[in-house]
Amino acid sequence: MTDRPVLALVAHDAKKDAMVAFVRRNAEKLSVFRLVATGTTGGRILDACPELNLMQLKSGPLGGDQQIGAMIAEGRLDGLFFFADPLSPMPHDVDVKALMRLALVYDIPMALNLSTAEILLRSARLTGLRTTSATPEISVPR
Ligand SMILES: O=C(CO)COP(=O)(O)O
Repeated sequence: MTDRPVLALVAHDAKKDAMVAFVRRNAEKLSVFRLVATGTTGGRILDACPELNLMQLKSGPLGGDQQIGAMIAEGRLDGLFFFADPLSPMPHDVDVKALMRLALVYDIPMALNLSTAEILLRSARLTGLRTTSATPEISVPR
């Protein structure tokens, strides 16, 4: 086990080249994280930067987004960089929304595009992206 912060990297197909270029440019900064990625995104990243500590999950449409969502719910994720494609219909759109929703519920730092990811990565909180506790306060209606 390692206590490095855990960062998830996800990119839809139209954004994968941008994700790979981002990771190449920032490989040194990203090396402080334990990285997880959805299947195809992770494969592309590892082809470009095999030295990175990256665990490949399932492909997004086959449950990868939900795996990352589960990590958030269990307090095992510190940040999410998700280069989302707003112009293409996705068969697993509900999974994408569910992942983004959990990141909001648990206040996980989440970059949905390249510009925000660049800013987050340069922020002072490189080694502890999450600022709030993993368990949100939820009021359950009675
Ligand atoms: O579809 C995705 C996220 O919703 C990404 O999955 P892949 O990285 O397997 O293409």
